[in-house]
Order: sequence, then C-alpha cells, then structure tokens
Amino acid sequence: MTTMTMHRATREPIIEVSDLRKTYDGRAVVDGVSFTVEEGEIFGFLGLNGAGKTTTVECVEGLRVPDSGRVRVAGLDPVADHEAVTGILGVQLQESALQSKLTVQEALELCSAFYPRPLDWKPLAERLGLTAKLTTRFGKLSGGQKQRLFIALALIGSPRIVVLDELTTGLDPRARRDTWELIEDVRNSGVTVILVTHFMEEAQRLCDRIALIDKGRITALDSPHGLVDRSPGSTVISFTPSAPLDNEDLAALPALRSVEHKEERITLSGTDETVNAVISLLVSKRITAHQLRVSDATLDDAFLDLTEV
Ligand SMILES: Nc1ncnc2c1ncn2[C@@H]1O[C@H](COP(=O)(O)OP(=O)(O)OP(=O)(O)O)[C@@H](O)[C@H]1O
Repeated sequence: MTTMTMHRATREPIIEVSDLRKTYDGRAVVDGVSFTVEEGEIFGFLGLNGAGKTTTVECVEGLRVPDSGRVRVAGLDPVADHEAVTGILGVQLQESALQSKLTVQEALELCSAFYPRPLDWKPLAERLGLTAKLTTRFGKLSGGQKQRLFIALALIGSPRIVVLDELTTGLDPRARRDTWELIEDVRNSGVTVILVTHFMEEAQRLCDRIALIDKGRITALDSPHGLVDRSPGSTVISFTPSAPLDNEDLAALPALRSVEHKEERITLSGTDETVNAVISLLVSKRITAHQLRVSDATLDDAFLDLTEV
C-alpha cells in the first residue's frame, strides 16, 4: 500500500465464481450467481436489503459454504483451502469480533501479528485518523471510529484482495471522502477491492465494475457508466415552455421514458433521440424553452430502473 504506482488492471481474474447457489430453509438467497473479478480492480455489489450481497461475498471469503457452484480465489477453494485464502484476503471484522477493553493500538498490533508481511500500522492509523485514539479502548470509540479501525484491520495484513462490506456506513462526509481516497491508493498499489455498498456516489466514484444483485441473481454487471447507459431514461431534459405544449405531442416523442409536469415545468426522460425530438417540436411550434437543462441520469436512476421493487 505504501508504493503508489498507477493502477493498471492486468485482466487476469483473481476471483472466479460460477453458478453459485446458497439456500436457507429451502429458499435460494443466492441463485446462480456467476462473475469474475480481475486483479487490481474495484468490483462493487449493489442491491436492495436482503438481495444476497453479503452471502455472495461471504462465500468468496469461505465464511459460508455454498450449496453448489464453483468459487476460486487466486485459484484456491475458499472452503477447502481456507487458511491459504485467509492469508491473501483481508476482510472487515464484525463488531463482536473485538473485545471492548482492547485499545486501538493493541488491536492493530494483535492483528499485525497474524500475518507474515503486515503493513506498518502507524502510517495506516494516521491515514485513517486514528492516531489520537491509539490508547482509547474499542468499546469507547464512536461508530465512525470503530468503522475506521475495521478498515485498518482489513488492510493490515497487506492482502492481495480486500473485501469491504458497507465500507463507509456511519462515517461523516469528511471521513467518507478520506476513506475513498485511501481505497483508491490501496487499489493503485495493486490490491483488488470488493466493495458492498448502498451509496451510489461511492460506487460511481470507486468501482471499475458493479454487479447489481436482485433477489439472489445478478441482473446487470457493467461499469458505472455502462449501467447508467442501460437505464431506459438515461437522459433527462427539463424546461419551462413559453406556451403550453400538447400532451399528445409529448407522448409521441421517440424513446420517451417518462413525462412529469410540475406547474408549468416539464421534465422528460428518454435518450438523446428524445431530446433532439423535443427540441425540433419546440422549434416547429415556435415555443421557447426557458431554463432548459439537459442532464445524464445518475447511477441512482439506473439502480431503480434495473431493480425490480
Ligand atoms: N444465516 C442465515 N439464515 C437464514 N437466512 C439468512 C441467513 N443469512 C442471510 N439470510 C437471508 O438471506 C437473504 C440475503 O441476505 P444477505 O445478508 O446476503 O443480503 P444483503 O444483500 O447483504 O442485504 P443487506 O443490504 O441488508 O446487508 C436475506 O433474506 C437474509 O434474511
């Protein structure tokens, strides 16, 4: 992590998952999931609560045993070769894993001792804003400080892959941005990052690719841009017309996804074709568009479009 070389994904899969299934009480919570993660990429999972994200990543970590399917981490089976996988994969601990009387420094030193080539914990603690808290007991840390310590502990073993589940939940906006920079540095040093998140801005900024999980299945897997482009309403145009527009004319616009009227203001979502057609319509009717705004849909829009609620 200390060498800040520029990231270049090597395009070699370091994680391979095919047709993964996990059932609880006869219900498939992960239902035929397949994906690969290339070494050096940040790979994100997005999905509604209960979609199967954590179950999927815990099968990759070897913490849950799949009912069927194949999982390989650097060529190893995470269940059969659990010890070897633990040596190359850093995971965020759960709150219950640390004794409340342990100080931050003790936790960092203790976890360093588990690994053959641990990072120097002092700069790591500094980077995560924990230096002033080294002598504070875990039980006395705030939620955000605990979260930072968990991130430090996930990275301390100098892993090839780090799995961060809800990385910045509970962090204030400043700490969240600092953590994003840290994760970018981690990736730039060649570490592969698996990120489970509910924050679209985080996924959009950090992830090279994102798997959308819905009811135990991957419904889309693409770059953040690619997902936004797949969203049927990928371009949004809004304006206040100088004279009323005919609803039938609006409804006939090509590739139109939605029309919204708010007092006199009209917001349409569709594609570039929709935008061009509405401009032609306005010109042909000699109507001026006041406060005209055209914007791309966000990952948020894509997520809602591509997830069945
Ligand atoms: N040990 C278990 N026993 C029974 N059901 C479980 C178990 N673990 C998870 N589940 C169920 O599996 C489904 C998927 O859970 P999972 O934690 O993987 O979802 P998630 O996408 O990570 O959700 P969240 O965003 O809420 O963390 C949920 O319906 C959950 O209740």
